[in-house]
Amino acid sequence: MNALHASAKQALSLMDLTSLNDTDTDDIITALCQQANTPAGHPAAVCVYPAFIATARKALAAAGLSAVRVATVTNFPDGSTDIDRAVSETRSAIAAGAHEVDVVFPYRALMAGDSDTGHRLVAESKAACGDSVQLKVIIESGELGTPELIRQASDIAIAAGADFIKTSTGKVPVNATLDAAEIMLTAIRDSGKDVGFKAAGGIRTAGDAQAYLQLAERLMGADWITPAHFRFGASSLLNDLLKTLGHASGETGQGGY
Ligand SMILES: O=C[C@H](O)COP(=O)(O)O
Repeated sequence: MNALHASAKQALSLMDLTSLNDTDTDDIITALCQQANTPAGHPAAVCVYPAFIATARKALAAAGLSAVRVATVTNFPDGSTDIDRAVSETRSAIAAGAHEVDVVFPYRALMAGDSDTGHRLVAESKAACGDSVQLKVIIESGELGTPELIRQASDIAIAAGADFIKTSTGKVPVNATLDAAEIMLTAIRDSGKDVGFKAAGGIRTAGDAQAYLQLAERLMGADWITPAHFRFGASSLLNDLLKTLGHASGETGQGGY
């Protein structure tokens, strides 16, 4: 197995197979869940809008993929400062059956000098999740822009109880970058806490994924890189991974969303 092949296989197992489009329908999400059943194994999770949590749970069960977790998004994609909204969306998502909640950090407030709202929003969202639901905090690194703000948002999210910190919504001009990933992974390492990292937005090829895996291995060690600690959020990575692994491109029918 060459190195790219090994990375592709690993990346598939670490992927949150994502569809977060305004045009999503039950049929589209059912098809997404069917695509999770690949000849090279299955992703860690699917990530869908709250309206499709029940659809995803049902479609995954029907495909024999109950091990694939269902993630959703809250306070998305704007990262408002409305803590009650973030908490109530999180509670509703859990009631609908989400295993994981990706909440957008109020990054604009942090950029304006308000670090307290972000801390409270994460802490209260995590309290709503309890121990059984994982909270991933999207810091929107491409909008934060500077290394200092990316580090500060990471530190706040970790201190407030995030289970993962995640780069991006995928809805802004700059999404995951290796530079942001390095800052965020370093914040996790420095915290000494059991917190994971999710690179999301714009990751489309096995080569892209490999670069993040190499970075994580250098900073955290190879053993750290499991679905409990590392995810790729991606809507159009699966085909290239399967192609790299020797399965015909388009076999999943994925693409176009
Ligand atoms: O959380 C995942 C992102 O929304 C996916 O972004 P992408 O469509 O660029 O892969």
